[in-house]
Parts: sequence; C-alpha cells; structure tokens
Amino acid sequence: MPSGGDFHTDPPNTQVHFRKRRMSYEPDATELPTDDRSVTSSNETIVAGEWAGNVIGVFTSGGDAQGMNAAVRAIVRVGMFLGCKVYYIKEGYQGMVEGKDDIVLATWESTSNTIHMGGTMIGSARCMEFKERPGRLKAAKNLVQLGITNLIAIGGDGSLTGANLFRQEWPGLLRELVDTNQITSDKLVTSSRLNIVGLVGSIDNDFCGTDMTIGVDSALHRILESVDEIMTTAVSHKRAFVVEIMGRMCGYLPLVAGISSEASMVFIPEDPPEGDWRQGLCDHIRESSKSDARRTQIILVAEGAIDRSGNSIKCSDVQRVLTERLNMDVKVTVLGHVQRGGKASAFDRIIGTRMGTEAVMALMDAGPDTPACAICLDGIDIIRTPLMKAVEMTKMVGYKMNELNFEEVVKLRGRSIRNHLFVFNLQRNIVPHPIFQRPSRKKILRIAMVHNGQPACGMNAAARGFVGMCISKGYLPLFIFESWKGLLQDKVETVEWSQVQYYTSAGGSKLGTSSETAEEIGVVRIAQKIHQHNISALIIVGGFEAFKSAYELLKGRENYQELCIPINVIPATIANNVPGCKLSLGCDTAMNNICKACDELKQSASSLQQTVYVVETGGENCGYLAMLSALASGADACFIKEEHFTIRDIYNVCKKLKNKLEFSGVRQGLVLRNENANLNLSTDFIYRVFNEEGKPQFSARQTVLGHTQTGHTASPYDRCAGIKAGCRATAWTLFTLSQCHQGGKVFTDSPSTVTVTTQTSGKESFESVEKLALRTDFVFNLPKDQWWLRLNKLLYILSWPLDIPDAASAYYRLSAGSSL
Ligand SMILES: Nc1ncnc2c1ncn2[C@@H]1O[C@H](COP(=O)(O)OP(=O)(O)OP(=O)(O)O)[C@@H](O)[C@H]1O
Ligand SMILES: O=P(O)(O)OC[C@H]1O[C@](O)(CO)[C@@H](O)[C@@H]1O
Repeated sequence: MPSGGDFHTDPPNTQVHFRKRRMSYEPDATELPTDDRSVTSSNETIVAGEWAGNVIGVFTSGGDAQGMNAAVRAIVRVGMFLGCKVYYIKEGYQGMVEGKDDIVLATWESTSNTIHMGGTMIGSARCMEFKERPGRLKAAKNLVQLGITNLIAIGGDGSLTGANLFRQEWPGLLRELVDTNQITSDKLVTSSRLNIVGLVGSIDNDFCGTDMTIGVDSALHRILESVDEIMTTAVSHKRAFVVEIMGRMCGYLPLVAGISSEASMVFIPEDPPEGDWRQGLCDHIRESSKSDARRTQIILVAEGAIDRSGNSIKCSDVQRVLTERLNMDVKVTVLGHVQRGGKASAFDRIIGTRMGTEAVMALMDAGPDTPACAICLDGIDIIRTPLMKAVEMTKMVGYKMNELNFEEVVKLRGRSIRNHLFVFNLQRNIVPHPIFQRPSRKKILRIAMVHNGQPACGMNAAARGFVGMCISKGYLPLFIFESWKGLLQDKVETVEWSQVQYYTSAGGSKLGTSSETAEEIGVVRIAQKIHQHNISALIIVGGFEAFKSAYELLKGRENYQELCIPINVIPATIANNVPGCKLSLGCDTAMNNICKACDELKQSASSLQQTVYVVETGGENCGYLAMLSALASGADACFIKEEHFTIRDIYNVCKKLKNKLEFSGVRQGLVLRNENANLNLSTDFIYRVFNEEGKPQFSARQTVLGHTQTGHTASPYDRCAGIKAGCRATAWTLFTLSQCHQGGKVFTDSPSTVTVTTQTSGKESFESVEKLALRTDFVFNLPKDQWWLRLNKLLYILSWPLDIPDAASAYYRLSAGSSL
C-alpha cells in the first residue's frame, strides 16, 4: 500500500515487548466454585492469589495529572487480585523518606469511586531530600521494614530518573543499613532486589517512548473548553487572544490545542519560528485575515516558548507586537493550573487503568536481570519500554534544546510531535496551489467528499483536513451535501478554504449525512453522477454504511467504468464497527459523554439509598462503547452482544451486587448495556430483575442515553484525529490518483485503490476494502476481529473485591484472549 504522502516515518524503535501473561478460561464452565479464586487453564494465566507474599508500593510524584487515580485504583485492585499486599506511599518520595503514617496499606474500598477524580488521592510532592543519598537511605529503610520490594512510580521523567537511580543503588543502600545496624542481615536476602516499574503521569507529554502520558488528554479537555469559551467573546469583539499553555519544555499541549482550535499561530520550544518571529507573526496575521476573513485570531504560547536564539517568548511579547505593529485589540489569558484540574477524561481513565494493570504484571514478570521498565502507549497498545533508555532519550531532548539543535529535538520527541507539527503548519498556512491562478479551473482534478451513516464528532474536522490538503496540493475539493441522495439531486459544490472555518470543533455532519448505502440508493445512478460531476476520486466519511458503500462501489466497477477511481473511507461512527479500524472518529466524544452521565448518576445515587443504575449505551451491534465506557466509569458489569449472556448471568450479577453493597461499604452500583445486546434481555428487563431481586439491599434505576452520546462539540481527540484523518486520507487519495491518471483520464480497476483509513498516524494506515470484507460479518455489521474484547476481563477483576461472598463467580465470564 502507498504510505499516503507527507507524513513522517517512525524513529528508531527503542521498545521491547516483554512476554505478556494471559488470562484464559475453561470454555464449558458456567461458574467457578467459590473457593477456587483462579481463572486458569494454562501456564500463561492470571491466577487469583498467584503472587501472594509479594508486596508492592505505589506512589505519585512530580506534578499531579488527571488519570493518576485510575492507575492507582487498577494497581491496588489487580495487585490484590493476585494476592499481593499493596502500600500507598503518600506524598511521593517525601512520604518514602518520612515513612510512618505516610506508608499505609491500601484497601479495595479506598479506591472506590476514585476513577474519575483528577489530581492524586495519595498526594504528590517534589522532594529535595530524595535527590541526595542520605534521603534515599532513609527511604530504603522504610521500604525494607515493610517488605516492599516492588515499586510503581507514577510521575514525570524526574520521578522516573530518581526511581531508576534508587534501584541501581539498592544493594549498596541495604548493605549500609545492615552495617549500621539499622536492619537485620536477613533482609539482604529477603529484600535483595528492588523491582521498579514507571508509569508516566504528566500533562506535558514530554516523555520519549510513549505516544501519550497520563493526564495529557484531560489537560487538552480543559484547554479546549477554555479556548472555546474565549472564542465566543473574541469573535464578538473582533479581538485577538494570546493564551499561555502549560508545558515547561514541551509544546505538545499548545500544538494539539492549536490544531483543535484552528489557532492562527503556536509558539512552542521544540520548533521556534525561523527568522524574525515578530515580523513572521505580523505577516501571517495580515495574510490569514485576508484569506479566511477571520473575526478573531487565537495564538497559543507554551510557557517554555523560545525563539531560535533561545530567548523566551512570553504572551506579553506577542501582545505588544500585535498591538504596536498591527493596531490590534489583544487580550492575554494564562490558563495555569486549571489545565491540571478537574476530572480525568475517559481516555485518561482508560490508559491509567490499562497502564496500572500492565505495571503490576510487569513487576510480577520481573526476574533478576529484567531491566526496570516504563509502561508506554504505542497507538492503542500498552507496551513495556526499558526505563533508562526512555529517560536518557528524554534527557537528551533537554541537552539538544540547550544546544538550540531543534531538528534533533523534534526527531527525539518522536512520531507524534512530528505528525502534529506537519498538520498544524499545513492547516495554518493554506497557500492555494499556483494551479488555481490559471484563468480556467477546467483541468483541475475534482475530489469529492460525502458523509454516509449516522453523524459522529470528527466528521467535520475530517472535512476541513480534506479541503486544506486539496487546495494546497492543487486539486478542487467538492462537498456532496446530504449524502448519496444529495448526489442524485446534484447537491455538489466546490469548497473554498474560508468555508470550513470553525469546522474542527463542530459536532454532527455539516455536509448532512444519511444511513442509506450506495446500493440502496442505486450504484448505477451514483456512477452516472460521478461522471456528470467529473469526480476523479471519492472520500466517504462515516460508519459501517460508508464501508459497505465503498464495497458496493468496488463491486460496481465491473459494470461501470466511472467507478474506477480511487475511493477511501474515513471511519467515523460512535459504534466503532468499521472493519480494519481500531478507533473510529466519534467514539471518544461519545465515551466522554457516557462517562459524564455515569459520574452524575453515581453522584446522585450516593445521596440516595443504595442504588444500582442500569445504563443503556449506543453502538448498534458493537459492544465497544458499552465496554470501554464501563471500564472508564468504574462500572460493575457490562452486557454486550459479543459476549452471549442469559437470564442466569443477569441474576448472578444482581446477586453479587447485593453482596458487594452489603459487605464492601460501596453505596452504588453501575451496569452498562449495549443497545442491541439482546433482543429479549432488554435494559428494561435487567432493570426490573435488579429492582425485584436486589431487595432489600438496593433499588434499581434505568437510563437510556440515546442521542445525547453523539455530542454537540467534538472532544480534543476527535478534533485532532479528524483533521489528521482528513489530511491523511486525502494524501493517500492524491498519491493513488497520481498513479492512475494518464492522458487526461483517471482509471483504476485494482481493488487496492478502494481502502479504509485505518489509523490517523503510523505507517501502514490504509487497508483494502476487498480484503477487509473477508474479515467482516455482514449480518451484524461487525468486524470479525475486535481488539478491545480482551479488555472485558479487566472489568471483572477491577469491579469485584475477592473477599465478598460469591465474588469468584464473577470471573467465569472472562474469555480467552491475549494480553490485558
Ligand atoms: N536525578 C534524580 N535523583 C533522585 N531523585 C530525583 C531525581 N530527579 C527527580 N527526583 C525526584 O523526583 C521528584 C519529582 O521530580 P520532578 O520535579 O523533576 O518532576 P517530574 O517527575 O519530572 O514531574 P513533572 O513532569 O510533573 O515535573 C523530585 O522532587 C525528586 O524527589
Ligand atoms: O505545579 P508546579 O509545581 O508549579 O509545576 C508546574 C509545572 O508542572 C507541569 O504542570 C507538569 O510538569 C508543567 O507543565 C508546569 O510547568
């Protein structure tokens, strides 16, 4: 497959995949005996109690970040499931050095109702004493006394550097403690090794080796909420706003926020503007005001922004330049710690949970020669990376920054920042290709975009990405309004750049969309219209319908030559059921909306008598939205179509909820159900069973979230992913077009020219629809392989404390699969 043009390739891979433990189940078992708390059938399983005797210490250090609590919750609960003792080390390294009340045994209940909370419930600090050996000696003594030989550090690069140093010094520290009679010599054997795993929690996203750190996504939520609000007043008064964004040495937050808010300019430390930035800024603002008739200019400045000589650029400098040179009305807003505040986003809850789980597994897997590792994110996969290598690379960024070697800095920061820089620069600086200066536009190739399926956030962002890319590369972008029906009615128009202003954040589909597929409308009529409007390539944005339409058009090529053009599908649906795509546009917004609703329900339940909520989510036949939202909202159980369930399962969950509410001190329960999970075992039915059988422990309520999930405004992820997908799909389309455009004619009958954009970043991002169709269930409109199904086991481990009666039976539904 062609790679899709302008996007950069991966940096050298530093990641090491460790052996992953697996969970498995006995396929025929319906319920495990209560005394058998293990879920096992092979030697690669997670067995309840398997690691009894191990002691884990967890601490948060450096700046707090939303999502740290989700990680702590997972560490405590997975650790306890495995039979480990888990200690909270409060106030970061300070608590480790102080000991006593700062190191306390964690209980299952202490993590109840914490997954959504911002900040860190176990406190964080910056501790100077730990930077010196005597401080670390005290810390070692405190750990040894409690038998803690496994540490999970959640923090930024400083915290993880400290952890690694501590590990290296451990044998020497122990020897010194014995020699000075502070601990007994047997501890040299029982505590001989300190295993360390690092989780990167920092809103800055400044750690090399991971695509995202815990907290970044929530910080982007806070930033964009604020920028959206600033926009309304800025537009009213035709004012410019200069906004300072956190990130001492890292510009990730302003860069992504810049793409997502259509900012005019961002100043970041990694990529200072060439030449005189003051002049460049003024020229750019003058030009962009002409070309897209903006009523406002938003300029984002990283707190650590510098120019090419290393002098800092402050908001007040930018304000002065614009006021003095362009006579603009300019206001400055410093967002400050608001960015680190508030609830964790759905994404941070999920990665916190998954990374926390993986951290415990990594500790248990560690042997004497296993290097300390950091748990990182690679696309949607959670991986282990050698800690020191990642820390060294991160430190190298600092050195190169001091040397003002910005090219190296960007290289070291990795794929993610490079792709975002490319997209931001492209979008902010759309220069129409010289071809548009010709007197006639007749010879310019025409590329059309159509929306097909239910609306989803990110569709409009994709449209903006598409238009920008077409115009700058010399192709004429066309919108087909109101889907295929609109095409038949000739609702096809060329689009100017200024028309797609403020598309990025807008929910729904500005083009208008509908669920009828190409075949339902008539492939022949579509072919005729493609010919009539002289369309040379087509991008379809939407859900399963979009995929199906592309497949139908592919098959239609046999009879209609007009369809022998490049066709690409950008997956956009809250159902996440487009084959080949792991995460479609729209899902993130929907998940955040579901989490918000669940948080509010839980809150209201906490003031009522004990209550269990049954919440119905969307997702058509796909359980993704229900399952991932259940994980992110800390639900007790989830019913989805992919996991067959019976009345007995519903009854069992009810029974366990009764026990949980009676014995664990928890006051409310939450159960999610996908809308099409089962025709007969409806949400109402489950609610009624719970209401009847839950007595006297709890009463039940039901909520159907319906169209509220789709969302009015796109989440940061959907905005940025939408723009990237639009650019990427267009890059692929234009490249493919260049291969099949000869003698003024476009012709391709190769199935490889009808594809799905499966990822917004990375290399192999386009899969052929024909091949994907082989892996598709066209009866239920689902891909046959769904990566996320393996996460269901986590939900059950995290939601049932092992010491409640009957808990073990919660695990019988765990299905076989790969790693957590
Ligand atoms: N080189 C080091 N040796 C020992 N301990 C260290 C070292 N660097 C940092 N620490 C410990 O980690 C703590 C937190 O480090 P730091 O202030 O750099 O934050 P961070 O983990 O990088 O997080 P953030 O990205 O939020 O700033 C320090 O206060 C100190 O206790
Ligand atoms: O809260 P403090 O200690 O002032 O630290 C602020 C710094 O921490 C971060 O929020 C996270 O590292 C930076 O973006 C910011 O510069």
